[in-house]
This record gives sequence, C-alpha cells and structure tokens, in this order.
Amino acid sequence: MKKILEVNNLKKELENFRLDKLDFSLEEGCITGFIGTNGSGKTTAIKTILGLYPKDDGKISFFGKDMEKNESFIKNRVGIVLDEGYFYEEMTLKEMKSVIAPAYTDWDESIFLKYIKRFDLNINQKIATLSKGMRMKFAITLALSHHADLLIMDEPTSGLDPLIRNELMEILLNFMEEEGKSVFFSTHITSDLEKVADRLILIDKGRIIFNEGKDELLDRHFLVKGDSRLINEHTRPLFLRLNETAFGFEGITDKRLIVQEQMKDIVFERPSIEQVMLAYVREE
Ligand SMILES: Nc1ncnc2c1ncn2[C@@H]1O[C@H](COP(=O)(O)OP(=O)(O)OP(=O)(O)O)[C@@H](O)[C@H]1O
Repeated sequence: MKKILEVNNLKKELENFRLDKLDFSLEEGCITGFIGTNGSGKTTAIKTILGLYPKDDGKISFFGKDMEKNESFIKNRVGIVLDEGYFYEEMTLKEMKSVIAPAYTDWDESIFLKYIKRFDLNINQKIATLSKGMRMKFAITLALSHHADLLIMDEPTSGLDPLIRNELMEILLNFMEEEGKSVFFSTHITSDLEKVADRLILIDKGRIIFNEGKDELLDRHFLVKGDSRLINEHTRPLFLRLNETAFGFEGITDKRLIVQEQMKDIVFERPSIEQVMLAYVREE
C-alpha cells in the first residue's frame, strides 16, 4: 500500500515536554486513530508534523514528498482541523470562507454549501458568536471542501454532542469510499474509533507505545473477570492492568493461554479500545 505520510525520528522539545523520536507512517485507504490521555503529546505531534511548530530533528514526508520543499503542494492535498480553529472572529462564515477558499486550487463551493446545510450552520453568522461545537463543524466543513486526499484532525469530536459525533463518523466513512483517501485524527473519546478506525496509534508522554491494526490489537487482548482470590504473585504479572475489589477482579491481558491454564472459573471478554489504551498508559 502507498504511504501517505511518513514520520521518521521526529523530535520536538518544549519547556516541560518532549516528543521522543516519533516514527510511524500512514497508509492510503486507512482511518488511523491517534489516541492518548490528556497531555500525552497528540496536539504537539500534529502541529509539528504540519510544520506549525518547528521540529528539532527528524524527517516528515507527505505523499512521498519532503514537507519542507513541497509545502504548498502538500497543504492543497491535506484537509486540516485543529482544536482551536484559526479564524478571524469579526468575520461571518461566508467572509471567512472567501479568505480561505482561494488558497486551494481545488476548492468546491457545492461541497462547502452541502456541509453548511448538513451541519445546520448559518453562513451569515459571525465567527465570534459560534458555539464550540459550531466552530468545530465549520472547521470540518472547510477541511472537506477542497478535495483533500488526507484529513488530519486534532480532537474533531471534542465539543460535539453524541448525535453530531456519530454523524461525523458517518461522514468520514463516506469520505473513505473514494479511492486514495486517508484520515488521521486524534481523540481521547476512544468510543468514536470503535466503529471507524482501521489502525490505532497510542502516544504516551511523547512516545509511541503501539501502532497496530484495530482488529489485531483488540483480538490479541482480553478483558478477564473472576474471583479476587485467584490473584497472587504468580498470576498478577500476567496482566497489563488489574483492578481488584472485594467482589472480584478485572484485568487486561495479552497472555490468554497462560491465564486460562493458571486460573479457573474466569470469564474472557473483548476489551474496548479505552481499556486496552489504559492498560498501556503509565501512571505517574
Ligand atoms: N506551546 C507550548 N509550550 C510549552 N509546552 C507546551 C506547549 N504546548 C503544549 N505543551 C505541553 O506539552 C505537553 C503535551 O501537550 P499536548 O497538547 O500535545 O497534549 P495532548 O495529547 O494533545 O493533550 P489533550 O488531549 O489534553 O489535548 C503538555 O504537558 C503541555 O503542557
């Protein structure tokens, strides 16, 4: 499969935080969820990849082209949604659109108007008067209106109600129906990814912890439930994360066969993305 984005050895140092040698690539035709808890480095990684923060080291290429030498070609083909949309507050949506649209060679007014309608936005409303969710919908509309091949979105579902979040997931699935499209989006609402993601990348404290197909990841981890008396010095290390109460234990393991051998009367269930994510996130 074609590589849409390649990030090699990316480093970025902020005052109290460091992105540590990020290495990953995105393949064409995939929706990749970029997950991690608050402050894990998702926004910093996305902004550095997009060149909004200067990188300290590493190489970034989109569509096989070096980011630094092909910025305008790349920006044309990438639809971007950032969590704090960069808009002029005094403008109406229509005026803001007129500023942004000429930057894209493939701007499509009919798509723009289609999403304005679908998201129930008023093009004559001032940006300053939009709610957080409406701002996000406007940013998503702009990103979808220039025939981008790759959508990069930072927390696009934050501030959206469950109904609109669900609609956005449908929109992403529709977007993927056309050949050659890819989506990369960060979120800490991992339930949004259960239905749509093909791959998941977990970042924690500025480092990538896993980068794997969603189904493979969920197929090789198990949520185990049973009596707390089964937990002892031999069984405890079999779990990546373990919660014990007076009533029983719940743990995430990637060693199903050994657990099955050593513990009787337990139940195996398929974990959620959130449960697997939390199993890998180191606590302070
Ligand atoms: N401009 C900046 N200057 C200094 N430190 C920063 C800057 N931006 C972010 N940080 C720090 O970098 C760390 C990672 O923040 P970042 O916003 O990338 O995390 P995140 O995973 O996107 O979190 P969230 O889910 O809360 O949005 C945090 O400790 C944050 O305080």
